[in-house]
Amino acid sequence: MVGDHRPVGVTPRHGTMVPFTPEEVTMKVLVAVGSKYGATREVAERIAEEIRAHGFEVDLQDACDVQGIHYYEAVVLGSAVYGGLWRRDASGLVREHRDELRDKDVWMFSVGMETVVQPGQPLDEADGFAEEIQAHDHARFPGALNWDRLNVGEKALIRALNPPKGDFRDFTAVREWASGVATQLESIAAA
Ligand SMILES: Cc1cc2nc3c(=O)[nH]c(=O)nc-3n(C[C@H](O)[C@H](O)[C@H](O)COP(=O)(O)O)c2cc1C
Repeated sequence: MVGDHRPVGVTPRHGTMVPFTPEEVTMKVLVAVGSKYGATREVAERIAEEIRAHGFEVDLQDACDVQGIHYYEAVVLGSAVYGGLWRRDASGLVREHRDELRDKDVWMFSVGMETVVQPGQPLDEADGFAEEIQAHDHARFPGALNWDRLNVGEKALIRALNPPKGDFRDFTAVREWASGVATQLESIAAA
């Protein structure tokens, strides 16, 4: 058909063969993450893997290592939550690149444990970020609490709450969310 260059190839998605265009496979996605003890970084790894499996070029970086975001068409930005705040490297990335982020397709995720939220603690600052940069979505995932690795100050802060310790991450939910992000990216790439 004249003027219709699809399909130029096929790529497996969701177990089926689906046509793709060159634009789809070259769209560059940054997954940037703020994590102190590694639980959130592993969540980010699963997100990056899932989006990559949909044919996108994905870079995964700690937020503190991100030099710039101009190279990327889309950004997935996440952080562990401590005292209602994102890790400083992740929130710093938002503050430093606020205007640029607003012009890109952005998804956000927070990893935390409701059981360690202090009574009366203000709402997560990341909700404000999501609004400011007009993120498509801000997902929340349960994290992990490895008591032995916490420092004295952290233990003192949350000891009275007597939170359940352990790994509460739901990687199935994480992958489902990331797959949804990838599906939206496919629509954007095809538009
Ligand atoms: C001192 C301390 C404060 C925390 N504050 C919050 C909080 O305000 N909200 C929340 O949802 N989770 C909170 N958490 C839970 C962490 O976000 C959770 O353990 C997360 O998985 C840590 O991720 P990381 O291993 O990537 O650093 C807190 C944990 C600690 C140790």
